[in-house]
Amino acid sequence: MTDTTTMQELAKESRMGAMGSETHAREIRRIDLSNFEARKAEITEQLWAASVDIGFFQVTNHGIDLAEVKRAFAMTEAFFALPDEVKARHPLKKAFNAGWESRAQVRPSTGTPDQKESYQITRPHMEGLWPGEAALPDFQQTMLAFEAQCWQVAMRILSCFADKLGFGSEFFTHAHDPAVPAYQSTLRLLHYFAIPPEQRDHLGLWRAGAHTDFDCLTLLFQQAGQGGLQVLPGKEHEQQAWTPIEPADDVITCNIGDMLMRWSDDQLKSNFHRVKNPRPDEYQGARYSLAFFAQANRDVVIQGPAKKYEPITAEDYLYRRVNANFAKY
Ligand SMILES: O=C(O)CCC(=O)C(=O)O
Ligand SMILES: [Fe+2]
Repeated sequence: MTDTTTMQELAKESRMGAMGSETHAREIRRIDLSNFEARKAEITEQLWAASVDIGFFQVTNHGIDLAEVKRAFAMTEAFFALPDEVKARHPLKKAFNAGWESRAQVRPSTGTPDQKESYQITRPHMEGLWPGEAALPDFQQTMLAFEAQCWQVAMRILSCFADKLGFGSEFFTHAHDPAVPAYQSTLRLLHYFAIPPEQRDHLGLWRAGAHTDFDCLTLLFQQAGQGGLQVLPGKEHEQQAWTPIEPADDVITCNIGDMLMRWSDDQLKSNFHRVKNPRPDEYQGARYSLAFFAQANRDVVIQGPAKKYEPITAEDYLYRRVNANFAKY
């Protein structure tokens, strides 16, 4: 990406902070992944159709047991319940997207910090960042096992896109090899703070300001009753009519990120999304979510089949995007 393109993207993002309206007119498709190998051709068409259009879809029968998703959420709540002084011993290493931050992510769209804390797990860079068995038994092992399961699901979905792009089924699996130090896919645990009573009418703050993701593919796990995620397809961004994505415990909400949009010569759409603060009549409690970001290994060169953009390594690509998003660290 040229610097001009980066600046244009950021300028577009900075126009996205307004409240806008809500529309249910767009469909967030549900795609059944059961019997994946036998049904791959059909699943591929469904994934592709949803991704060239809205860039968001939900998958069912994805292969991760609900009990394991619930266990990952329980561990996430336990982690964030640790005192801030303890979490602060494991601060975010920005260059490696690993560790803990609180109210530190300022989106260009809003200029205010997201009302959240997050903890990022990026396998090769976790030294000194685990809370330890004494503080949180089984946390490390549970979250690493969950990360591996997310990786499996993400690679299945990406193999469908690889087929369509003419790259060969295993192309993205090699590009996201978890066994090497260049691996940079991340599992992000998110805790959006409960709204204090005095802030109920405060509409100027966002749990997560409008943004696109930097990665290839994001898998989002959300819990029923903890809504707030909204999407706005780029081609319709002038209207500012956002579509809510309803959480459900047994689906994974997936979205295309900027890296795969570039890799597909803009065929697959990375779209703006955000997490709004609840309205005064909505649930004011805490919201937890889990996001797995499949981002190609640092040394992998990104270029689409039609060579619309010049080649760039995944490392250079992410460096430019991450730096625009954090005020401190
Ligand atoms: O928590 C969510 O539902 C969305 C999180 C998100 O968009 C992100 O972390 O990039
Ligand atoms: Fe996101």
